[in-house]
Amino acid sequence: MALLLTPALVRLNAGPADKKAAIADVAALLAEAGFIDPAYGDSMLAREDQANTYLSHGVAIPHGIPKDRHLVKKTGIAVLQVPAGVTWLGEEKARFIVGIAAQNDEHIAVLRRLTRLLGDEARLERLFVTGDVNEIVAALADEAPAAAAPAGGGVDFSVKAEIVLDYPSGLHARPASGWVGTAKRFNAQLRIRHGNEIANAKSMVSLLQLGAEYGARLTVSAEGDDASDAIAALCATIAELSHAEKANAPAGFRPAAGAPPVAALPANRRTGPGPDDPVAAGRALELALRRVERHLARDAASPLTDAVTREVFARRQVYLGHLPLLQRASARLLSGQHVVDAWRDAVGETVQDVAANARSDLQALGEQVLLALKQKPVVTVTCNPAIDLTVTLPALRTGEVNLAADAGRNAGGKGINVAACLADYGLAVTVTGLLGRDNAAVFERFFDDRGLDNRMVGVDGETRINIKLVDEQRRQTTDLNLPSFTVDADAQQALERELDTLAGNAAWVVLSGSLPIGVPAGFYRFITALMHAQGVKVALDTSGEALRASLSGTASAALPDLVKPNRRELEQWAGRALPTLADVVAAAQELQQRGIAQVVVSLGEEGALLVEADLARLALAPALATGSTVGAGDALVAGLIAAQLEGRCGDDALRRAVACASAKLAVVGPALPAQADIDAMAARVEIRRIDLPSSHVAPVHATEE
Ligand SMILES: Nc1ncnc2c1ncn2[C@@H]1O[C@H](COP(=O)(O)OP(=O)(O)O)[C@@H](O)[C@H]1O
Ligand SMILES: O=P(O)(O)OC[C@H]1O[C@](O)(COP(=O)(O)O)[C@@H](O)[C@@H]1O
Repeated sequence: MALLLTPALVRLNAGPADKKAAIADVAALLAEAGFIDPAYGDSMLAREDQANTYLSHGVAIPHGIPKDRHLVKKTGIAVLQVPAGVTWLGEEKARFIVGIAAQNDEHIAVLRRLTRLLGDEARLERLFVTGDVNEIVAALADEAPAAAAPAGGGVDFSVKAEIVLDYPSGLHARPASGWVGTAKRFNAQLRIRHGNEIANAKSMVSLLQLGAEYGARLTVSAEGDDASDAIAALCATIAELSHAEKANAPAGFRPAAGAPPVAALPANRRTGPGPDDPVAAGRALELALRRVERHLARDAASPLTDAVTREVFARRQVYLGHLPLLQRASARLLSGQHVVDAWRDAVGETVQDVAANARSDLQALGEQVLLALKQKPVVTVTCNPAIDLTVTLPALRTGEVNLAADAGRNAGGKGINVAACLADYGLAVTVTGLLGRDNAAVFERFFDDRGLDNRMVGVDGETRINIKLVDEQRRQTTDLNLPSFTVDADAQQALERELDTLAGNAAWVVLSGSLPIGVPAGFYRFITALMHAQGVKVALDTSGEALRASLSGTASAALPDLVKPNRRELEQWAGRALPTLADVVAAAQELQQRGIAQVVVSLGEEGALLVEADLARLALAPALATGSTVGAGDALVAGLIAAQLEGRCGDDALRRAVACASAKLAVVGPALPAQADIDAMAARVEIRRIDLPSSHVAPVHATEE
């Protein structure tokens, strides 16, 4: 990468009258050097009005709004050194103002450098007053970027077979549904690759997206315990269906002599990223269908859902596999139509074909999928995922042989649990973070099943296994969390780039869990600043050193908007025991006053505390006898984000979040129960208000606002 900062872009000893003048000065430096159109200066001012760009320790990073990136002519930064400081936010003064003009993701390196400098106060202090421009240039000189690591895994799985498609009409809905039927009988993940395009063999939409015509060369590959059987069965189905396809071929069809023709893409088919990239659009549709399918199935299965509603849900579900509908949607995607329009039009056309009394079901389903397609996703970040191995014991006895009553494993890790709960709640979710390549299949299958958009970055080695020992007698869970994989700088930087891209269209970013070996404790702090630079809100749920490093400083763009420690984590942060509720409130208030809008402390069976600027609220959940509470904290975080996105606030938001966490205890693994169960739990959650700073507790009504 070319050096972003040159001596000409540094102005020493500046004394702007106020923050606006400082931003104008730094924008002028960038404009004079030909990095930006002067209009980008207005964008920088507008950005500052939306959210402050003060990082901490006297450093601010004004930059423009992403939609104005076209006003950036080339990437660069400029520095205004203001030894006396200029008031930036409340009492905070900025002494080192770094204006950023970035066309792509080059600003990440600058931000990384800056967040490191923030940990080196002595050096920063020198930069605030130095008379040597080169000292500043050297301090911000960027590191060489790493080559982009591919997200997810490789292209084909290890067990594979090659086929040439000999269906006269290509891979259309009828045979594709046969392929899906066979593929779904196996646990293994099955991929079909056509050139550079990859389809999930268990998904009809995905298969139709391949646009595989007569003569297409396809690679079928599988991964999992039954991979070889799955490949054999799928190839047999493909061959069997060939007879029927040939028998039904249009009159006059004659396969070309010699090599069969290779499938051609429709002329208007584009393959770059963007909403009308048909492959990405097909994937988005498939994920939306998955989430709606699971949502309807869970709601239909809940004993709390009344019989009439259950019947309605069952009728709607039928249309999720309605071939003409899926075929129409796929054809429209292949012709380059935007996914939302393609789905809406496909539903509109299909409605004409179905019986009059079934139309409202199809339309309602169509609307539900449309809503799922239009949502901005919540992005969850799991740097240290885990396969949770839950072992249930009648009573745990250390130093003795214990016979397990039951055992089960599932894809886990804090952010992944949050993602699964959010998807169950009906929200669009993208999962990112780091995943060991050697045992990624269990996670990839899980993401597919739950309709989660998988943008995990692969790292060498295996994702850890965490053992959860559930003692039935004491109703206690003992966690044995194993060491993580080791992360190198390339993987970390690939994740940073992935997040920077995802931030452009994220509803919230949720940073969850511990950090693996190799990732520095300040990583979340850096990512938070990176997300805030794009105006996205950040929730944080971590522990120990990562929590401490994330919460240092005050009124900073590097502080999260919401933080969710449990009592033990809050004690670690505060450096003291917090035995009483008043102690917990005081520590949470300290955090809130640093500039975190919402501090939520989870208190296990005692419920949860929410501290905001003027008020604290305590939610008391009904005490529930439960074996394992693994994932309850993650369900609480999911509930907090879901409540925000539904526009709930105050008592109502906290009640909803705690209802999600408590209702979660009834289901095993990363999942939420049906809406009806969460609603029923919400009605049982009691909220008490606690005036701040004194601790006056006043009960309020227990129904939803
Ligand atoms: N035994 C329980 N009964 C009812 N609700 C519970 C119980 N345990 C946990 N919860 C709910 O789950 C939330 C998170 O649980 P907690 O154990 O505090 O989080 P973490 O898993 O992060 O340690 C609590 O705030 C509470 O709402
Ligand atoms: O990221 P950490 O702190 O190492 O914890 C990982 C563990 O936390 C869990 O996400 C459960 O978290 P909670 O019980 O706090 O909700 C497990 O799935 C996982 O094994």
